[in-house]
Amino acid sequence: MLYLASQSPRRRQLLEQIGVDFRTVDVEVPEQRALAESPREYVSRVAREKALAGLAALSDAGAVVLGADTEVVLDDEVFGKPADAADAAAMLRRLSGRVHEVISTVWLISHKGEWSDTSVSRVRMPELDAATIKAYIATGEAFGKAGAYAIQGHGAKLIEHLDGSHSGVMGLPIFETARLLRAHALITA
Ligand SMILES: Cc1cn([C@H]2C[C@H](O)[C@@H](COP(=O)(O)OP(=O)(O)OP(=O)(O)O)O2)c(=O)[nH]c1=O
Repeated sequence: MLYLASQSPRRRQLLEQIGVDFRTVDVEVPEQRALAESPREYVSRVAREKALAGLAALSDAGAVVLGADTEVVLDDEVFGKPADAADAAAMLRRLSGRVHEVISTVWLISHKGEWSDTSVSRVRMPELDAATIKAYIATGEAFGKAGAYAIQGHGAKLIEHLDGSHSGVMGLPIFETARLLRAHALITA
């Protein structure tokens, strides 16, 4: 049985989108980048820890657990979920007029082995003035999202160009996830 180790409604929705049969398992993993860790190493470690925590929480010997993590990266700095409105505004001011990366890593872990894949997208935002940032934060959707925006919502208005994976930015890169699931016979096509 496939389990998604996530509380994120987006990840559930993206996995449902490709018709995969799965259950969810709740995990709580601290998200704190270590000093020596590159952004990619950090995202991968957190995604792997989520999958491992999911596997440890299950008593199903045949469980295969999918864990994912998504972070926004600008100038080697990782932007996670904003703590409050001031933090969200500060993130959007930094992202304004710049190109940033969105890194999404997925791990598939069972008692037989572990496999992963990563999607890196480049996202360009136009110059955002204070009124635009204020209005966006008032939509409420900045909270709980890495980098304080949601490509799947009003945040799409803030994206001038995307070079990469829309589903990856949303939290679960469908192409890479499907390829992993297929390689391990969890889906057939
Ligand atoms: C950039 C961006 C991020 N996000 C979301 C995806 C992730 O849910 C979230 C980043 O936080 P994550 O720590 O990757 O995930 P999560 O805490 O929401 O869920 P869980 O750990 O239980 O799996 O930001 C969007 O929904 N849209 C976007 O455009």
